[in-house]
Amino acid sequence: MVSEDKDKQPQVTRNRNFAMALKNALHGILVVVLRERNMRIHIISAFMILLAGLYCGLRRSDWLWVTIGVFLVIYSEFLNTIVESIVDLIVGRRYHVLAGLAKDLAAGLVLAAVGVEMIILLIIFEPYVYRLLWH
Ligand SMILES: Nc1ncnc2c1ncn2[C@@H]1O[C@H](COP(=O)(O)OP(=O)(O)OP(=O)(O)O)[C@@H](O)[C@H]1O
Repeated sequence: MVSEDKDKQPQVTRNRNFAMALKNALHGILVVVLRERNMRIHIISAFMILLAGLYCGLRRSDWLWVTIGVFLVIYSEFLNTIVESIVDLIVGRRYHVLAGLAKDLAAGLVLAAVGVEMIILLIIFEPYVYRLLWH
């Protein structure tokens, strides 16, 4: 009985094995997708980019750049969510100018990543779109 109750306690110790680490990592991905509307937008965009790439018949080297661009945005959204969670943990609902700055910086990182992704997509897709329109 005692050990059963102990098992139900929230985990605050290190992962004991790879399966636990994997389960917690997948939980992190699930939470960011469910909690962050922007992450869902990035994932839908990534899916549309995938379809556009298949339609255009991108070369292998093009796919590498597209993958880097898409991942950059998703990576930065993860960082943004991590910063928000830590800031909220520390300050809660209280106002603090540094809490606001940290969140603004994290949001700025996502915006910058989206900008880089747009540049990569323009460079990669431009010749394919040009060919589709004029040939
Ligand atoms: N505790 C706080 N103290 C000061 N300013 C805050 C605080 N919490 C949030 N803010 C300000 O409000 C903005 C929005 O806060 P919120 O927590 O919704 O950020 P957000 O979750 O980054 O938005 P999004 O989910 O769209 O990325 C922040 O960018 C920051 O300027």
